[in-house]
Amino acid sequence: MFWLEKSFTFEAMHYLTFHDGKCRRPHGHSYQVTIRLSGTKLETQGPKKNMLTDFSCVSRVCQNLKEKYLDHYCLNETLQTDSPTSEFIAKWIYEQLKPQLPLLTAVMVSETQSTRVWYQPETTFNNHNTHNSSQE
Ligand SMILES: Nc1nc2c(c(=O)[nH]1)N=C([C@H](O)[C@H](O)COP(=O)(O)OP(=O)(O)OP(=O)(O)O)CN2
Ligand SMILES: [Zn+2]
Repeated sequence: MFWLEKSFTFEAMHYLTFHDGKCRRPHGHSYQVTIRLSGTKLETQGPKKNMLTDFSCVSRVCQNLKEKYLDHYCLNETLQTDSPTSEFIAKWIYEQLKPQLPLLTAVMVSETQSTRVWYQPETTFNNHNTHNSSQE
């Protein structure tokens, strides 16, 4: 099994409307995101030979999402929720990226140096890519 991970960062503001502490006030984070693709089969020929997926393709897809909804936005507005927690953001990113990255299995979101949330849907627990040709 191969796990391919790609990370990116973005700056954004948010507020947790119903939080019982300071997080209900508008504030910002330098978010760190890591996405994970999983599979057993590598490409056997062409420009992606011996790759699960080209990092450049993953990067392009993440960059589009970042520019359109995440970087320097108010996440309550762009993600259309009153509580954009790390959990919510991780699941949202997963659902946005999955159609373009079929091997995507998990997304991690970190708001601060000491906090991280991973989202992985149960449906991917036994995910094995079968579309690439041979080589495990
Ligand atoms: N399960 C979650 N809990 C909290 C989330 C979240 O997304 N998921 N988010 C927040 C706030 O957004 C807050 O900005 C981050 O909280 P916290 O770690 O408490 O921030 P601090 O850097 O101030 O950490 P301290 O350890 O208190 O210094 C809250 N909870
Ligand atoms: Zn916060």
